[in-house]
Amino acid sequence: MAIPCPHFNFAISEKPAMETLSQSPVVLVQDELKKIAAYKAVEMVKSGMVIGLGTGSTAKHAVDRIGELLRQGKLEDIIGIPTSTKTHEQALSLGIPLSDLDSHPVLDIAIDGADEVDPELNLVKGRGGSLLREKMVEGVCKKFVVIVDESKLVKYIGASGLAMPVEIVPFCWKFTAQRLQEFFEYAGCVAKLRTFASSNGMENCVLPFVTDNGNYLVDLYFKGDIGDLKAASDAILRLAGVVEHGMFLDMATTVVVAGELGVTIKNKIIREEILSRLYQFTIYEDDSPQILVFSLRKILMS
Ligand SMILES: O=C(CO)[C@H](O)[C@H](O)COP(=O)(O)O
Repeated sequence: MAIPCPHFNFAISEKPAMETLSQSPVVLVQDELKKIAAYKAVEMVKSGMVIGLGTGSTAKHAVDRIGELLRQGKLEDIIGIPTSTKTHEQALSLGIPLSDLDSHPVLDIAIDGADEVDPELNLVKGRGGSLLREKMVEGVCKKFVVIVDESKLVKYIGASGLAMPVEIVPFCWKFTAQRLQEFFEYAGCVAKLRTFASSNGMENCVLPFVTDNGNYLVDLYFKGDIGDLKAASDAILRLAGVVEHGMFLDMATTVVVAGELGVTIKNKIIREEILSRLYQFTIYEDDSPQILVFSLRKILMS
């Protein structure tokens, strides 16, 4: 009798892509790795697709590449949904036809960078300031491809010690920032309003960073592990004054990682997909563990 799969919620299949970069003694700088990851991801874009266009220095390479392929006639009939005003301007300048979620509520694919990627492909995003639109767009795509250089891989969310951004309304921002910091006290959290230095020629001042949506960002810095991510996410979103946070949990379907040793593609296979693939194999109740492991491996590598 064929039996269903054990209780997997997801699995990560990892395969090195064809290219191996390590043969050459040349040390690739971070931006070159970002470009390699971006170009690899754009290979997954096909004519006729509606594409979420990410924001940031890595996503910029992907948008440039899509524009280039469009110009060369290698891609046709695509529609881009930008995740920020900056990407909107870039895509317009490249002649990429654009639309929005009102007209295209479901996307075929989205390609975007990330600030952190954990082993389960959860992400921190938003150090570039566009997390809300990114989450709206990337939450409705059939395939969400994340492109990073290997420096973005972390053991757990927050482990880089760098910012985990939360978009908040400007009204009483100190109050909201304080509540966020208190909530994560157990992880040694420090909450800081994101600011930038401005000068009008006469004097220099420090102003709050304002998102495309007219909101502020509070960056959370953790000293330790915040633990249950889903619980943390729910708690943040329950605070009145919070608009959205930069943890993208269970959203990435593929992560393309470019490193000194080559490109690795990590795929998140959801439970239903594993089950449907398992049914392609006939597994018997008295199969040995070795046979089960062998079958599972084949599924995850396929
Ligand atoms: O989330 C983002 C912007 O809101 C970016 O994707 C993220 O900050 C990564 O940026 P970069 O590719 O420049 O390293």
